[in-house]
Amino acid sequence: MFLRQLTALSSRRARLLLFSSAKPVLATRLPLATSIRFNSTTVPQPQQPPKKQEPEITKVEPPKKLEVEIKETVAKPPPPPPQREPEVEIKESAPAKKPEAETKDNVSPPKEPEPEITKVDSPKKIEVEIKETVAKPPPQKEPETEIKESAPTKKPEAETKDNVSPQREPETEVKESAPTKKPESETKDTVSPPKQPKVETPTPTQNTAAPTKKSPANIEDNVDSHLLAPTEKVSESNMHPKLINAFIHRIGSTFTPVQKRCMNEFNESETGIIVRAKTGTGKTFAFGLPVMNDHLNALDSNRNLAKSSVNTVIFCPTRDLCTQNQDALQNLWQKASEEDKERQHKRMKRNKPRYDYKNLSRDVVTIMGQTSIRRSLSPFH
Ligand SMILES: Nc1ncnc2c1ncn2[C@@H]1O[C@H](COP(=O)(O)OP(=O)(O)OP(=O)(O)O)[C@@H](O)[C@H]1O
Repeated sequence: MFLRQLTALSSRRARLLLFSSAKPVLATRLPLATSIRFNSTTVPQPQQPPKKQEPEITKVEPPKKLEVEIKETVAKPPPPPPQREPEVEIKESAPAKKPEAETKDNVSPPKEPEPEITKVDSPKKIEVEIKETVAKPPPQKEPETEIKESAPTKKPEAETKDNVSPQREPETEVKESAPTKKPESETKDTVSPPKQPKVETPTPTQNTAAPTKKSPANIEDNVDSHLLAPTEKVSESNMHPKLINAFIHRIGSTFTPVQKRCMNEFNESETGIIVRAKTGTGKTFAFGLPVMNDHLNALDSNRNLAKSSVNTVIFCPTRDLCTQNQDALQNLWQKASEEDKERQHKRMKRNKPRYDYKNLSRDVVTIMGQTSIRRSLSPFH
């Protein structure tokens, strides 16, 4: 009996080994060994071992179930495709019904026509607008030219200058009559722009001494006459007395409009000013006078401080303009600081120089872009 059971078990074991894989085999061997021991002790119960063997079979079954489950899980993905198919159908049907943006892959056919329509509409509108804008300017320019041409005929206040010769003839007449009336005549020879309401040109008509390169005659050739009219006497200004005397002696007795206006704006402004004026209108002294005035006042209050610090830095775009400004400012400043130089001479004779005469004579220093800065700033060292 025992041998028969063993053979039966061994045959089942062999079946189990045959049907089971490597890992489940190890798990099945142990229960078989235990069952054999029990059988050896309790021989009269031959039916129990088959019951114990049943769980072994059940153990083998679970892997099958797992396999089935796995198959089911693998088989589940196919159902989604059927779900997608109806989506596709809905998508296909959706465009036919309405363009509600529910689909993504197949929406292209309905969406494509929409942007095309918008794109087509926009360029058409732009083209129309461009055509309209292009068509507008010509009528605007024409009336302007007409106004310019008609302006001299209407009024003798010849504002334009570069226009046709018939227009210049009345202008010349106005210019000749203007001096008899007042400096209201605005145009003279070469002013091209029609509008120049701002006071920006100088009045070197009464220049007593203009040591710089430009002469009053040259200024009058390039500047409107009313802008050249004297606006304020230098002697009546609030500038430093030394500067007033120097300006009257070296430059003139009246300010140009630019100079007068810049003097006021320069003193009142805390952020700075930007001035635009034609050539020869006196811009150099327009900013030079306020600077020198402040420097002279600083010298009166604290000479050592004014001497040891750089008061103003002037940037010029060209070398020629730099030399012109330096010559003009130096010429005026030498005269304005002349009295101080005499005092210095006296102090130097007494061997008590407080500040150098040479330095003061070169307070207006020119620094070119290609020259040594240390050499140019030597007077300040
Ligand atoms: N108030 C004034 N009275 C008489 N002459 C003046 C006066 N101001 C300047 N000038 C003279 O007018 C000439 C031109 O002046 P300035 O060089 O300052 O003009 P500008 O506007 O700076 O010219 P640019 O734009 O060429 O530099 C100079 O010879 C100068 O001496």
